[in-house]
Amino acid sequence: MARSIPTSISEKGKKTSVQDSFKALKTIPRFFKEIYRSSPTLFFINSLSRLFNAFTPVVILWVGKMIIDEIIKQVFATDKDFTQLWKYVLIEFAAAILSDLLGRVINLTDGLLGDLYSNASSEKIIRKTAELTIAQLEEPEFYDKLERARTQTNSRVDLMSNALGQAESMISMVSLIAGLVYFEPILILILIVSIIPSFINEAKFSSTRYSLARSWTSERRELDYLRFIGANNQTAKEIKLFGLTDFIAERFKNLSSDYYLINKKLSLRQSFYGSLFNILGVLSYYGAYVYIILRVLSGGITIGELTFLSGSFNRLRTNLQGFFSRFTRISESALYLQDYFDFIDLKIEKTSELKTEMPKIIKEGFVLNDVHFAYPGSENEVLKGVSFKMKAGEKMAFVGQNGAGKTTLIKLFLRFYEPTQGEILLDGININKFDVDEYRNRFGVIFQDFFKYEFTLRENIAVGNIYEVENDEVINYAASKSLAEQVVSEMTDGLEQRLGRRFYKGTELSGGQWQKVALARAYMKDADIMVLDEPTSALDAQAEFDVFERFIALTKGKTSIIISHRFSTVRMADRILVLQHGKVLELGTHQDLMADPKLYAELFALQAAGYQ
Ligand SMILES: Nc1ncnc2c1ncn2[C@@H]1O[C@H](COP(=O)(O)OP(=O)(O)OP(=O)(O)O)[C@@H](O)[C@H]1O
Repeated sequence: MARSIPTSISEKGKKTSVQDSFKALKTIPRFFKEIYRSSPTLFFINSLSRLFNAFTPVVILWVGKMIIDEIIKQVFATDKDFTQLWKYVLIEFAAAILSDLLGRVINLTDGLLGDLYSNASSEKIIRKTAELTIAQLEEPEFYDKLERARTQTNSRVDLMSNALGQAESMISMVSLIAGLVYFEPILILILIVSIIPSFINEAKFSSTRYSLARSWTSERRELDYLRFIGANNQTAKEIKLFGLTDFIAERFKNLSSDYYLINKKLSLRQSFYGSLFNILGVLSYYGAYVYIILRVLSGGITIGELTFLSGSFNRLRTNLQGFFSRFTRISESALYLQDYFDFIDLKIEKTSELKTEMPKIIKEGFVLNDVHFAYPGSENEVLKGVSFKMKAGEKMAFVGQNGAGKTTLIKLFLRFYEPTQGEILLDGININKFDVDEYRNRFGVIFQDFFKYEFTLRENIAVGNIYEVENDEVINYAASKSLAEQVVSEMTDGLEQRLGRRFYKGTELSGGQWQKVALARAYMKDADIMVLDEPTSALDAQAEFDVFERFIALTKGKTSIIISHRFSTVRMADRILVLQHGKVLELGTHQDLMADPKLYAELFALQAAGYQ
């Protein structure tokens, strides 16, 4: 199906105005504060160097004027003395060397500060993302915000050197202006008149460019995604096998060329108007130049002053142009900065202000009262009035066909989402009353879509309780319970083996090996409640049997939930909950359910028949 793609900014939401760009500038002080915090020493060295460097142009021009006037004086003098002349040459030489040195210090400290700041802001984004709820992260609007905050790191580094450069340029211009005002104040007027239209033009285009980039955030996200699936080793197998390259490349080409065309149109217009206004600037320079020449010819100023004035005027013009274009770049980047701060300042949903203490030992267990749930942004109720009790120490299995709502129920237990209606109680207290970290800390969990971290084997197990990453005893214990110890023994580097093929010396594991490693995470702490969501789907029959034998022995007296489509596993549970279309269809022991010819008995018989 053809995809409708927005071809203009106005077609896609709000357009950013020049005023918005100016408003965004108020984020700059906070930005400077953050840069300063990255390294006060570097910031201080950078600022001081820029301050000194700001005066070097006027000093060099002034000394140049003195040299020319001195040469002319000496040419016509009868009694020649060049001491003063050589002194001026020496001063100009020293100023040129100093300017070069300061320039290098500025570049160096800009780079270092930029790196530090960008690292610190990336870390902040990682930490902030962790604070957001799963529901927030799944909303496309949040995802776009995160994308803008994440991808504009370079723009923030540019903004830093531009903003610092702007301060330097301002000081430099004040010193040059002082010289012009002293000799010919009218030149300032010519200068300002010639530069203002160019500035307005730049400001207008920069806000339009930002609007464009912003309104295309989701498409750029899709482009990134296509780039990722089209060129990485995880998808390579399917892409080759199904011959998807053309499909993905075409999709990328269509989307990217739309963005390119609309960007190109804007760049051409910007370039056309920019050149037009620039001609105005050149005209003004030559107008001023002619004026200065006339002043010299009429004897109003010396030749040295001519070089000083024309030099100052030219420099000021370039400085002013730089100042204005930097200003528009700054206000454009400030809009992105605003996105970054907006993301960092996102309000975290607080479920309950007053936290109830978690019971030290779970006495009664969980009670679900008429729990309904629809995913945020979806009308479709995934759970439709689920009620049941799970006693402390009970082992329950959740069974049901694909999409019945088993994993969703687990997500509610773990408080990734809140029920849209109804409640989940633990020992009589609504689970949303507990501190969420303290509450989740009592669970040992493995999800069916567990993540394969391309870290070491040790770290992959320790993510279940990262504080114990160096504790060999705990890690080996967890590995032995999940059969991951077999995987460890097969690796040349043992626990220190890097997993995945992304990094040097990494090894890829088989699906079952990965599952054993992920399962070990659930054993990394002495959790009160174990949740295993299809923990053995990739294991061979013997491994599955061993894993469950160990699990049953280990979780004696512990509350646990297992989701599995394998009935040989499920039947080991104390009670089985059968979900169908988000409702409890059956609940009871294996024997109870087998005695009642409903879904469970039917599915069990179907699977058993398959083994005969
Ligand atoms: N993050 C989500 N946002 C919106 N809908 C979702 C989300 N996750 C799951 N769903 C929907 O919720 C329904 C129940 O999904 P759930 O993962 O709970 O099923 P399940 O019983 O665990 O299935 P399976 O046996 O296939 O793992 C499905 O219709 C699915 O499309």
